[in-house]
Amino acid sequence: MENYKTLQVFQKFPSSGVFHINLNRPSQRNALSRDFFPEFSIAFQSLDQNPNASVIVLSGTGDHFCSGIDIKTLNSFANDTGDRGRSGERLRRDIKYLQEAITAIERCRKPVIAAIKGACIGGGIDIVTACDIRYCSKDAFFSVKEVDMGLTADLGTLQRLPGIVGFGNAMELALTGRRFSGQEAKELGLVSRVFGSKEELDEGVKIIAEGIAAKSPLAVTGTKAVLLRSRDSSVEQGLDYVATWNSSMLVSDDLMEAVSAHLQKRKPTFSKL
Ligand SMILES: CC/C=C\C=C\CC(=O)SCCNC(=O)CCNC(=O)[C@H](O)C(C)(C)COP(=O)(O)OP(=O)(O)OC[C@H]1O[C@@H](n2cnc3c(N)ncnc32)[C@H](O)[C@@H]1OP(=O)(O)O
Repeated sequence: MENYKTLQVFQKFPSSGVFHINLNRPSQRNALSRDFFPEFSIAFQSLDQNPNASVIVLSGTGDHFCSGIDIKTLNSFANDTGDRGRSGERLRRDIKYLQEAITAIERCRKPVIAAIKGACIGGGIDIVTACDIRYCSKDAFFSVKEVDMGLTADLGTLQRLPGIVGFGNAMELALTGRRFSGQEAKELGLVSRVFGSKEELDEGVKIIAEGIAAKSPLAVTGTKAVLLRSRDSSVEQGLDYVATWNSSMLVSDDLMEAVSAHLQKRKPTFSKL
């Protein structure tokens, strides 16, 4: 496993198929430093390629999920080359590089579950909206904070949040920057469930993650890929995509194993992807 400065990547229970990525700067409330972005990309690429990893749980060390971009690094984005056009072009590339790090979550074929406690602010929302499933504990609170920092959010929130909570709700949250609770996040559909405590969140997410990890890796990977593709295309294009996908991957050992297990009234066992 790589040595990271800003992350912890580990398995709590070897052989469960569940890997954990923790944002790991608790003294700074897991603020996203410059080092974070390349490390985050590498962590997801490496688990994508790791056959032992079936599901990834993304969380934060300490009491908070993420306090957003490291405010102390914000002035590093002002890179005056002396020419306004060149400075702008360089900054554009810089922003796209940061965007790619967040999109690494979607590029990873394995499902990613965000387990959110405490603060999930600014860049934290960019991250969780790229995740496949979101759960939080009762103490969690959220804010699309960029507008209060004089920023237009640019790492994915404005693109992904409307599809999750609806256009009007996304507009309201992003224009006001207001803090909202885990309960409201549930009502908006940003999280699927609110757990009563951090301990219950950890236990509940463990059970859900292990449940997904025990399913057919081909079916799980296909479901993520097809849903993401369908989100970004018309129904007709989505149906066409899944027909092509399944024409090459429907008939598999996993299908045969699932059918046999059903007939024999036993749990199926699938090989790794
Ligand atoms: C190109 C641009 C790309 C992306 C842009 C994204 C935009 C954003 O992310 S906007 C959001 C920015 N974040 C914030 O406004 C949140 C600021 N933090 C807080 O509100 C609070 O710290 C808290 C998360 C609610 C937690 O409160 P508490 O538990 O009371 O801790 P504190 O005493 O406030 O902080 C402890 C320690 O952490 C440092 N810190 C907290 N957040 C950040 C941050 N975002 N960046 C840098 N440092 C942060 C804080 O300064 C304290 O440090 P000390 O050295 O101990 O003083």
